[in-house]
This record gives sequence, C-alpha cells and structure tokens, in this order.
Amino acid sequence: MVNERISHQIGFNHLCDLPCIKLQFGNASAVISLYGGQVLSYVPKAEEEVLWLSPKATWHNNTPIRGGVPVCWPWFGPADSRLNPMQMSLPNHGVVRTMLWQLTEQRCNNKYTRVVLAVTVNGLPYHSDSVTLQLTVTLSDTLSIDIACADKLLQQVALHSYFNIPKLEQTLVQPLPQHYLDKVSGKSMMGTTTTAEFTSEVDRIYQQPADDIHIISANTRVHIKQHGHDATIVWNPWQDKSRHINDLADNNYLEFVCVETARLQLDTAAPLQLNQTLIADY
Ligand SMILES: O=P(O)(O)OC[C@H]1O[C@@H](O)[C@H](O)[C@@H](O)[C@@H]1O
Repeated sequence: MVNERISHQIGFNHLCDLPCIKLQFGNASAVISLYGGQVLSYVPKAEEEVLWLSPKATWHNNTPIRGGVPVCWPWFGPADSRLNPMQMSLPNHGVVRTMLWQLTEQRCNNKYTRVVLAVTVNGLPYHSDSVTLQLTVTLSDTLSIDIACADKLLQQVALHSYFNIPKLEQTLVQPLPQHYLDKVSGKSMMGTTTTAEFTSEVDRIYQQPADDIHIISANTRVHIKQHGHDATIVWNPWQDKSRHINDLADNNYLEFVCVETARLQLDTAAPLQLNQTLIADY
C-alpha cells in the first residue's frame, strides 16, 4: 500500500497475475498496468466504466494488452523506414506496450490523485542512446494522461484509447476534419460531414484535428480533450477483421471504438509532450 488513494494490486479483471496500481479520488477510480504503462480502467462514478478491455486480452508471451489506453511509441503502426534503417522485423505500434514500467512518483492532495511511471528503452534501431519515456496519470473530476520524452529524437506516439460504447450503430465521433487518410482503402478521402459513424471497418487518420472531440453513443457521452497532437486515429475493426485478431472475440467489435490522440510527424527530431484527458457524461 502506498497510501489510501494509491495502492498496488496484483491482477485486474481476468488478467489475474498482472501488476497494477489503483488510483482513487472521491467516487472515481482508475487502474494502471505496469506492463505497457497502460491505463486499463477509468470509472468516474460507480459502475460506469469508460474504457474497454478485451475479455481475451493477455499479457503473456510478449503480447500487448488489448484494451484500455495502450501507449504506442516510438512509431505508430509499422515502423517508418526512417526509424527502421536496417529493415528489421519490428513490432506494430512500437516497443513499450510489452515492457514493464516503473512507478517513479505519486502524489495526492485535495485536487487530484496522481502517479508517474517511467520506462527506459535501449537499443532502438535508429537511435543508439537510451531514451526515457514518462507517463503521468492524474485522476480528479477527469482522467488526464500525459506522455512525455525530454530527448530530441525522431519519435511518434499515440494514446490508443479503447472506449466502451453501449451501441455501435448509434455511435458518433465528432467533430473531425472532413479530410482523412483511409487506411482500409489506402486512399486520401474527403468526407461530407465532420462526424465518423460505424457501419463497416473504420481505420482513419485525421490530420490536425480539433483539441476537443466527443464520442456520443446512445445515452453516454465522453469528451476527449487533447494537446500536443497532430493527428487523431479512429478505429473499429468490424466483423471480418475481428475474426483474424486473436485477442478479440468475434462480436467484441460491437462493444468499443478507438479514438487515439497521436503525434505522427517525422520531419524533425524533437522532445515529446502529449495529453489526452477524458471527461465522462458531462
Ligand atoms: O493490433 P494492434 O497492433 O493493436 O493494432 C490495432 C489497430 O490500431 C490502429 O491504431 C491502427 O490504425 C489499425 O490499423 C490497427 O489494426
């Protein structure tokens, strides 16, 4: 026990041997896995889970946990050739989803409950020095997730949040730029609205989106505030793709959408500071 509002626990949900930290603030709670430095749960008030965790998620055999808020770093998707000069076989979405992070700071006061986790990465294929990445999770009336790296290097990052939604067919994500890269077709598209809906596989990169995005689904609403980003990714694998993803059951695609806050630019080697804040049922 660190103190009454920050506690260590072994296991969360069916991931019964996973080392985790639980934060509490008033009636709100959050659970963070040290494996992946990954927020797994955010309950702003009793019984209302904002995040989705796959019932088939596992953390053994070097598998990233499917659900919560995975941290994709230092590349998003397959590594760009600038980050993979030797054309090695590298994991999708970077290397820190499968690393154990350390708890480095904790703080409670009458405004928030906060922990800081860090991970040091050696031997990136394009950068010989070790690099430290820091995750700060602050629970108050909202859940704020900051990811930071003080080193100047080429780096991409995404907070790949999985949101619980009651009804996929009644889910809207808005406002989004009309223009997006459609990863399903590989084409650049110009939509007719500023809303994403889900009637088939959705895998889109929106460049320079607004700082405020809303997920509206039946009677639930989540407001996402983002800073330091240059892109938002919206993803739902739909039925066919789900069948090929080991840690998703066939119908799980009906239960979540991913809305990801990302910085994807690779033009300049720069430090990193990205934030995604979740405000539920505002
Ligand atoms: O299976 P992973 O590595 O967690 O990736 C899941 C999805 O993550 C999204 O961010 C990508 O846009 C998708 O293309 C990808 O399929």
